[in-house]
Amino acid sequence: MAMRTLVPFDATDPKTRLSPLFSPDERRELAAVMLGDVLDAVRAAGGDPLVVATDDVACDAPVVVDERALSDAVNARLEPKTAVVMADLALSTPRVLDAFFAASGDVVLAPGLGGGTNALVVRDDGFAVDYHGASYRDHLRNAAAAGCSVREFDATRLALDVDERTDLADVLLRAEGETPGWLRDAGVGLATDGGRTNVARKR
Ligand SMILES: Nc1nc2c(ncn2[C@@H]2O[C@H](COP(=O)(O)OP(=O)(O)OP(=O)(O)O)[C@@H](O)[C@H]2O)c(=O)[nH]1
Ligand SMILES: C[C@H](OP(=O)(O)O)C(=O)O
Repeated sequence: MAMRTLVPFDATDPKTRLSPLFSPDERRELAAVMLGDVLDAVRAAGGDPLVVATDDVACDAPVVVDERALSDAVNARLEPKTAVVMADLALSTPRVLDAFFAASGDVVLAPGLGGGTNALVVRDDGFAVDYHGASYRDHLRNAAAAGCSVREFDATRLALDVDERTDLADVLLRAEGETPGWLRDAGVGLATDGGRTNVARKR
């Protein structure tokens, strides 16, 4: 049985935290390339993706445009059993998503490194999402309040979402030596600034 999977996508002005590195058009292109990779991984893991986007986007999956805020757009479609996988999980693989979809629990939560909720599975109609801020903590609270059993699914390959410049360094460091094409083409490479591994862009 395929796992119905919502993939929220900001097609309008995505990845604003990467503005120091990329122009608005480049951020849209970067977001779209990562979306494509996530959709491939979701399908290979047995997911049936539906992109829930702020505006039309060309991608290899059905798209529904919903201009509401993220949480409202997701809650409007969260009937059990449904997964939600964010479009910027650049390290996600079919293997980790297969294990994630198979994890049991009324609510399965994959934490993001910065306190967000990078992916979830809902099997109980009493649960609602509440994204942004420290949403992972909010989702644990929402699940408890709804009397849902919770499985915390902590996996590096789901915990990294590309928000900040340093997240790109983590992608490069874990890309098994092969720089992802979208980063190579943009001239982005590893750099060290004061001991913290970061990225720089060869203009
Ligand atoms: N449908 C929809 N998706 C959204 C919205 N805001 C963010 N997303 C998506 O939800 C996921 C996580 O959001 P963020 O990490 O905040 O992504 P972002 O908005 O592109 O990044 P920033 O502009 O840096 O906050 C990403 O895949 C976004 O594309 C929204 O308002 N509506
Ligand atoms: C959508 C949001 O993503 P973040 O802004 O934390 O990357 C969240 O996970 O609650």
